[in-house]
Amino acid sequence: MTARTLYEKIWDAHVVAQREDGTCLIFIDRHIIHEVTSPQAFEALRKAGRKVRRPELTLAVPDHNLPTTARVDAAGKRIPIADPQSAQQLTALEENTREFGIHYFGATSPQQGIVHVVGPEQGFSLPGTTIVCGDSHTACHGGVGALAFGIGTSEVEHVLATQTLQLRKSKTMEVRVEGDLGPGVTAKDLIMHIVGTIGTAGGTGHVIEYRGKVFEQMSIEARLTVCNMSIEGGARAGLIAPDETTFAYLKDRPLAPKGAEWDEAVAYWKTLHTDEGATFDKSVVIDATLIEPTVTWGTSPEDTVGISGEVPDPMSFADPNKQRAAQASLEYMGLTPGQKLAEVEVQNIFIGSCTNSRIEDMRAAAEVLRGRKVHPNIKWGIVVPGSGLVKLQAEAEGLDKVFTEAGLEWREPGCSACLGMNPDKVPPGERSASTSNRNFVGRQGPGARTHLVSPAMAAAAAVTGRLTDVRELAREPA
Ligand SMILES: CC(C)[C@H](C(=O)O)[C@@H](O)C(=O)O
Ligand code: SF4
Repeated sequence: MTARTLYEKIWDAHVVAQREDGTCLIFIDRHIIHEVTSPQAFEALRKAGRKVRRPELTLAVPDHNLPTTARVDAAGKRIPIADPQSAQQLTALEENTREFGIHYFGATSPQQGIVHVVGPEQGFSLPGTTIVCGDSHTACHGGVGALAFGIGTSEVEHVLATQTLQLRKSKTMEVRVEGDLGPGVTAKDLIMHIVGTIGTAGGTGHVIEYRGKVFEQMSIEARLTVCNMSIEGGARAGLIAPDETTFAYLKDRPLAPKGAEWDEAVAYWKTLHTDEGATFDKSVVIDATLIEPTVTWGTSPEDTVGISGEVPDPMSFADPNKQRAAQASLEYMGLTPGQKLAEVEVQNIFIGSCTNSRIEDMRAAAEVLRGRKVHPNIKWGIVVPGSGLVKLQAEAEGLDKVFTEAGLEWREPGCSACLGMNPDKVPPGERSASTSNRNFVGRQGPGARTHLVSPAMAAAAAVTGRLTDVRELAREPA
């Protein structure tokens, strides 16, 4: 049998039908929905008098529009959502899931959280499955070895109605990382560096498989962070082969298989790796030892630089389009070429988003903040756990106290300041150190200036009031 890549194995296992032009019908194992991209899909089903084909394969959870302030009052009553459009979308999700019989974690459920945090956490996202969601960061679930990608609202409707999707096979791309990451350099720094290296179009038309010892040694949460930003590198999806770490992470999760089914699943999952001799359409090699804690300077996730670096001169780029884009970025960001990144002051801190809001992220930020205070430069800083369960775990470890004693706010789970769709916004002209994944113009609010960083780097910026190399704040071992 010919040697196949991990992507090809998962793809082949899901093809229901193939047309002569190469278009395929793919079976979808798991569908996750949130309030923003599902209402029209349900409306269309209702109009056509159709049902959801396999309701048990869809999981619904609100995250984008939900405010992250208290959701119930002292008497335990639900606090209404002020923004009428958000309130309407949230009610629609609640009603649609009830009407169509879909499992729903509501706003006050401890299982509520960001779709991409909830899926793996519940064991809904499994190795070798196809997972879709009307959301571009669905690639995140590739961290457990799932083929996961974002789809549009009309495709959400198609999946609800048929549990299949019409697709063309992607090309394969390998991002091979060699060597080890240095101290203070995290999965977030690595993926930002990768996106900076390949560019936002580097993965276009491809599914990336991340390969190398670095990934084998990574926790699942770190792998989720890496795969999450595959879309910022233009890829359709990102994958890391499942291994013993994956199985240990998933075992006994509420929606993971149990008993004999578990054993059978693991036996299958063990076959899910790229075969010796399989070839990729594209291959990129990254030297991990060269990566510093990384920050962005511009308005594209590819605008990355090590923290010891400087804001680049737009003219230093060979491509005239990139020169113009960099020029516009620097104007928007209020930065000048040659400026040291470590001298850039920030006023806002956001620790959260589907990239960095799991318990290990909370711990990494708390580690830096423990016993320290937020700098007077910081006007607003929030820590937003990715799910109610992350929140409970963090509180059990006393991390919430570390954050609040330092001077940051501790919030309810949701997308929050990752994008300006809810009340959490960075004010115009102000700068944030943010653990999210996009630094687009206006992403965190109109006129907001975003610098993407890791949780430890966001915590370091909170302490010093400027972008800071977290390694300078490293403590002596106790
Ligand atoms: C609102 C939603 C459709 C959007 C996405 O697709 O990614 C959001 O999650 C984002 O991160 O920009
Ligand atoms: S946290 Fe941000 S990136 Fe992730 S799904 Fe929500 S809005 Fe999109």
